[in-house]
Amino acid sequence: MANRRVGLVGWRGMVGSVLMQRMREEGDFDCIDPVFFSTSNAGGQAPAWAKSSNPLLDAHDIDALRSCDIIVTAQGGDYTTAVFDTLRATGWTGHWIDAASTLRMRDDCVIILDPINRPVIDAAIDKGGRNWIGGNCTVSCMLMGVGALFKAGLVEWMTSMTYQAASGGGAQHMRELLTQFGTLHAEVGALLADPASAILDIDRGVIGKQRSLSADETRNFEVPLGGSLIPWIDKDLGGGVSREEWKAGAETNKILGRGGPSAPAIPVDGLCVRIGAMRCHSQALSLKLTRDVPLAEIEAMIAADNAWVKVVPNTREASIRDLTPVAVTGTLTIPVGRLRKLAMGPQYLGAFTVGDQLLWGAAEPLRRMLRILLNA
Ligand SMILES: NC(=O)C1=CN([C@@H]2O[C@H](COP(=O)(O)OP(=O)(O)OC[C@H]3O[C@@H](n4cnc5c(N)ncnc54)[C@H](OP(=O)(O)O)[C@@H]3O)[C@@H](O)[C@H]2O)C=CC1
Ligand SMILES: N[C@@H](CC(=O)OP(=O)(O)O)C(=O)O
Repeated sequence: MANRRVGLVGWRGMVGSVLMQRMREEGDFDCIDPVFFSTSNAGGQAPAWAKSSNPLLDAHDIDALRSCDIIVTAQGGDYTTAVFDTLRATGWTGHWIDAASTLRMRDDCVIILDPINRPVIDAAIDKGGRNWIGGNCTVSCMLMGVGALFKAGLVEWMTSMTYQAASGGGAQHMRELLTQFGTLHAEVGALLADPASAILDIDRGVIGKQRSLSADETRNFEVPLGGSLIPWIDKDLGGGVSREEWKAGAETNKILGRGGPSAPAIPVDGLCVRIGAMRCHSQALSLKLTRDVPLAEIEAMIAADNAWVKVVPNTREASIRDLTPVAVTGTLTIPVGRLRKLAMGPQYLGAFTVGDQLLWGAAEPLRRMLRILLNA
């Protein structure tokens, strides 16, 4: 059978670049006829590494999009909003694979995370499903870590307190964070270099600078993040809930195929916080289990769930070495550690997990879905 024509939109963005890198590593381009699109440079050159010598096509050209069997987009929600319904309205029946949140909760869309919800995906394929949307990064990374407990029906409810990296906001946010760190260091560099200087003088210098950062230096995050944190991510949904927090419950249950009468939704909620990490989201989880299960059994279940999760022994040494953004960045490993029963009782479990939000949090579920469709 001839390779399928796969349109790639958003391939040069941050998520798209990680996606291209993973597709190249896994030989995905050997199985497709790639067609590269652009929203800004139609007629330009496809990436140098691509076997395609065709010029970039206009990502808003509906006829050009219609010529694809499958479209994979990491271009963002505005692009999806601008194009998706129009494209479908023309009768296009190809597969749409998308990193943006825009379509996630629509009934005709599946949130894809195949190591966790392959049965949901397969059932949708059997029913003629065509819309495959990557989940929110914290939700996907969390489920890759503790999905086993949900699958086993062991979760009565869960709280997720997040420590989310700058990359969640985009490339400019990562730059801004680093620029702020540099500015703060420069402010007190001379004092730092002098071992005899007083730490409270350094502290005073830092807070003074943080509070007087220019609008330019806080353009993306709006407030200082370097040396601080921001306890709100995404829009205000009212009632004191951020959209990022709402996604935790809504998307987790949709991924698991729950929320209907036969499988009621499991309450999942918590507070989402931006911290000064680069591209790994971390989460402190508290779970109420449906029954008391020995810790060793819990650890074994988590470890056996998928090829990427790794249980980190709940020791100081292992935790500070293996359970951090620095340890995880650029890898597909999802460490889960700090596993212990909480003081509230034997049904209460604490855990901490970290995931690269550009890999399992964004790009990897998309390329795996593409492979599933190519093999179907
Ligand atoms: N950032 C994240 O953590 C996550 C993002 N997502 C989704 O993915 C979408 C894309 O996010 P992200 O990759 O961060 O967005 P980027 O801003 O990095 O890229 C989006 C698009 O911007 C255009 N662009 C303009 N200038 C540049 C430049 N200098 N370098 C590269 N691209 C440029 C490109 O389009 P063109 O080539 O057409 O000009 C590119 O495809 C998000 O909107 C979101 O919906 C999902 C999960 C996590
Ligand atoms: N909102 C996430 C990143 C993201 O793009 O999420 P979503 O795909 O759900 O919009 C963050 O800021 O960390």
